[in-house]
Amino acid sequence: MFVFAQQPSLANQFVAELRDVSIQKDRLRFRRNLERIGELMAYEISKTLPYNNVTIKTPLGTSETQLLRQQPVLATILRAGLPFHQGFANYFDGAENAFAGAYRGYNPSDQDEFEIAMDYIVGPDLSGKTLILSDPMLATGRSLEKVYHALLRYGIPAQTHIAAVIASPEGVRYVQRQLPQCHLWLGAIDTHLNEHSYIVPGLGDAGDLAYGAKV
Ligand SMILES: O=P(O)(O)OC[C@H]1O[C@H](OP(=O)(O)OP(=O)(O)O)[C@H](O)[C@@H]1O
Ligand SMILES: O=c1cc[nH]c(=O)[nH]1
Ligand SMILES: [Mg+2]
Repeated sequence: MFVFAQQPSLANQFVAELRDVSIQKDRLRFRRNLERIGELMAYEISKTLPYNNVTIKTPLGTSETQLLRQQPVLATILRAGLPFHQGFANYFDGAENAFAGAYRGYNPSDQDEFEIAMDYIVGPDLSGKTLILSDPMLATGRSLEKVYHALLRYGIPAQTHIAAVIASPEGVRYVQRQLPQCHLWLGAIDTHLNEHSYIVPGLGDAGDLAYGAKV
């Protein structure tokens, strides 16, 4: 498991701005910070992927280097996943992409009870590929688990990386138990979930902060 908060990194500045009540209301900056963390995480993950030795022809000669053997498939969960996903797409610029629409469907008689509703999913063939599934918030872990299993209809990836900006300890344990084959990449692990299954201290509602409150 990789966690930005456990080492000195510029990423921690961007996570701090996402959390800060005096900064996070600037939607453009909130989305851009998610994107910037996605870019830095893409770079960290890129160090673990397979590469080929190649020769590049320059105007003055040749240069030996290593290039990524195969672009990953980038998957994310609407809404809050979109700006974070864009950061990955900026760096893995030839990647194929998958999207799922998932959200908490609350029980009308108990606003703390919810099921993860998923009414949209689309993706390319995943067989034998590297899958990077991103969502900024890993709270209970149920959204990521549901979407990961739904994505398997497109084939079994060779390896899967799950990327989140802020996680709860409960969510990390849940994902490690339910999806032990997946590698976890996190910005920070916070202290706990509250009674509404929100991460504390967290940042609030990532989807609303990025795109506005929904009715
Ligand atoms: O780990 P979990 O308990 O499943 O919670 C995390 C989910 O909650 C948020 O989405 P939300 O349902 O708020 O939808 P939104 O992005 O449309 O706001 C977040 O982006 C995750 O998808
Ligand atoms: O803390 C949380 C939990 C779920 N979704 C969010 O946006 N924030
Ligand atoms: Mg939300």
